[in-house]
Amino acid sequence: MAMLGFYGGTFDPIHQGHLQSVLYVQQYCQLDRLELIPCHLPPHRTHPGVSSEHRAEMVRLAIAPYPQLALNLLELAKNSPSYTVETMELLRAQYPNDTLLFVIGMDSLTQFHRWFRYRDILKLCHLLVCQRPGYQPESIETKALLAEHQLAAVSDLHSNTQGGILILPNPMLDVSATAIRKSLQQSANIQSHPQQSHRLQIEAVQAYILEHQLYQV
Ligand SMILES: Nc1ncnc2c1ncn2[C@@H]1O[C@H](COP(=O)(O)OP(=O)(O)OP(=O)(O)O)[C@@H](O)[C@H]1O
Ligand SMILES: O=C(O)c1ccc[n+]([C@@H]2O[C@H](COP(=O)([O-])O)[C@@H](O)[C@H]2O)c1
Repeated sequence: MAMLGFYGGTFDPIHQGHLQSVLYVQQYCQLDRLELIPCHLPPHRTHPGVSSEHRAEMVRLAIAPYPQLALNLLELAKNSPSYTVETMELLRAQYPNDTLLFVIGMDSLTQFHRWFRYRDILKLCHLLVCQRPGYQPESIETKALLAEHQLAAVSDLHSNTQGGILILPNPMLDVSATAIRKSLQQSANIQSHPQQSHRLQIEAVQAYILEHQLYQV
């Protein structure tokens, strides 16, 4: 029985917070494979200014050096909102007997009770949660969710193929795509040298952004 991880995101653009999270998760949980799934039409936020194809290509470039990571384009093939429950239903049909894990950051966990059919997601996969500076599982809703589903250790992931929530002791990186977009816009405005943009960008992604003049306005 394989342990298969999936990391969904808008990735507008992908940054070191994402990359270091997936590298950590893959190793810490000994996943057989970890696939990044760029969302096409985010269900919960305004549509990104940069196309899904560009965002997916940046993910491809960021993970190229790491054979343990792969790009999954399944959400790009659908012209409806990228609801995680529908993505996991497709993946569960593809992998009926394996342990499936959906990786999110702590900010996503604090909103999880608002996701479309969130209870069904936990019938399809485990949630792996990476800690993120500034976010704690404090609300009544998140605490209730954890009381029902939280696992104590990685070894608990093996007792069931879905239904658990594991919070990981990952090293935290204080970076967001919002901060990177702002920093790129500022560099463009003052026409400063590209090296001055955010230090937690990924080099190959930074080059792609410059080549295609993304996030300039
Ligand atoms: N620095 C980080 N540490 C841990 N998890 C993160 C970090 N940044 C993003 N994530 C997680 O990665 C997933 C995809 O996030 P997303 O693509 O929205 O990045 P973001 O930096 O939060 O973007 P934005 O600033 O545009 O909202 C989410 O589950 C989010 O919680
Ligand atoms: O299905 C939902 O209702 C839902 C609501 C919010 C976020 N998600 C998913 O969570 C992942 C991270 O989202 P984001 O906005 O932080 O990039 C991404 O795969 C989204 O599709 C899913």
